[in-house]
Amino acid sequence: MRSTTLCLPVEGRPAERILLGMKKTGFGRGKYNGFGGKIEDGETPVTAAVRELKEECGLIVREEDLEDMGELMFVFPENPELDHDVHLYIVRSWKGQPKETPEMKPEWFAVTEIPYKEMWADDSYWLPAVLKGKRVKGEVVFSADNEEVDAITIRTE
Ligand SMILES: Nc1nc2c([nH]c(=O)n2[C@H]2C[C@H](O)[C@@H](COP(=O)(O)OP(=O)(O)OP(=O)(O)O)O2)c(=O)[nH]1
Repeated sequence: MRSTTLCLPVEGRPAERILLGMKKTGFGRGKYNGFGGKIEDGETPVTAAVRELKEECGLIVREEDLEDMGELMFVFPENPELDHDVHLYIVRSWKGQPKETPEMKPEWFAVTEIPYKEMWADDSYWLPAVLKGKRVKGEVVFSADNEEVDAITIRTE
């Protein structure tokens, strides 16, 4: 099973604005999301998160600036080869300006105006808690279309 990262740049504590990217290619194309991807051989979740954030939107962060917000497991019963987990991070400090890359077009949103309808269906269950500073652990089971959520269990810490 593969492991991935997802990094959410935010401004403010509590969070006031979040940087999301419109994914232009690959898994999740056409959805707004945070920035991340597969953890490569030899990487830790943190080193992968730093690399993916830079690759996908140009922001440069130090490992110590990543706030560990927990872990989610995504299960696709109809396509088990898609099963994966994601390590979630918030980052509030970085160098550089967000820029469009071949993978993502970044855009700032007020936390009151997050475009959940254009995001993965599970995000509205856990992202509000993460933005309030809670760590989450859980599992999301997708239905046969690999889009809708069939079952979801989220624990907050
Ligand atoms: N917000 C949110 N993000 C998700 C969900 N499912 C899911 O894979 N992601 C994130 C985790 C990863 O950051 C990304 C998928 O990673 P990936 O490695 O398959 O994507 P990729 O095509 O960009 O591949 P890569 O070359 O960058 O590694 O999408 C979800 O349900 N909600």
